[in-house]
Amino acid sequence: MTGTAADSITPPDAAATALAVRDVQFRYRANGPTVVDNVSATLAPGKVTCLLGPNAAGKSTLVKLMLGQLEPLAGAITVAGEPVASLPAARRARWLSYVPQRGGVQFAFTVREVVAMGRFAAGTSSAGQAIDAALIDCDLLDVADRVFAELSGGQQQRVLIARAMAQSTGEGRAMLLDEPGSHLDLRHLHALMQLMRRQAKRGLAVLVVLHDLNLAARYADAVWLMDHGKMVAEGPWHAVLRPDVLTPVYGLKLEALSGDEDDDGRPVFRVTGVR
Ligand SMILES: Nc1ncnc2c1ncn2[C@@H]1O[C@H](COP(=O)(O)OP(=O)(O)OP(=O)(O)O)[C@@H](O)[C@H]1O
Repeated sequence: MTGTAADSITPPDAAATALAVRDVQFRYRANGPTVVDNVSATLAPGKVTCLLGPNAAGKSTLVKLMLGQLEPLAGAITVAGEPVASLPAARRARWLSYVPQRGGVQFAFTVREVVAMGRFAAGTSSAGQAIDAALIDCDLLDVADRVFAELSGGQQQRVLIARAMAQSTGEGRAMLLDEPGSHLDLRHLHALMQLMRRQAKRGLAVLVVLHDLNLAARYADAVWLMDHGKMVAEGPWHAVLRPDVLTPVYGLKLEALSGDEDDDGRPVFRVTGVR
């Protein structure tokens, strides 16, 4: 993730690209627990939104609902005003790109071939450019011809990010990343968040599921906070990333150390106790 690739993304019309979740409910089984409980939230174009919450809060499930991979029991999800469920598959793939929490490629594809899969729905002549740009952005040029399955966990994660980058080139509306940093070293983790900020500047709505409060505090424009299937808080980072909002959700005593003025005064959280 070097940030040197040419900017090949056409900014979509910001006003038309928000992804909206309205009163969504979901259970995996008819008599099972409600995993997403009456959630409403809006994903703004041009912004990096971080989705936070404890384990089993429902974050990955909400992301899969937003992608149309799961069907809500009630409520609606729209992308650019259109219900995600009724989008033709190819358009859905051009509009929404996804980095899964887990999930590799089982076959002996090279890195370049895996990234090229992101262009399948676009099928344009600019495919090569988008693939090269994604490989450069994700610092993968030196392993582009290696077999995906033989890479380290962090390298594989960067390949999946590059595939989503290639996929979002052109008509991309939103990128949804589910814990994309779990295998990344510190430099690549920060490079990824900076890359997502650039994606947002190009007009995409970016949603990143994270566990690291300090990473969210540094890079988020907006934050969604989930707990037990509910959206506990949603808003600009400074309205959500506060000890009084976070402590009841995480059961942690937190102190917000004031950050640098150069960095917008963004806080750094210190854990002072476990409740
Ligand atoms: N395929 C499934 N079938 C049944 N229950 C599931 C399935 N996937 C997730 N769940 C349940 O749904 C709840 C929410 O899971 P989800 O993966 O959405 O949480 P999460 O907030 O992403 O958690 P984590 O931070 O641990 O990744 C959990 O109780 C989980 O056990």
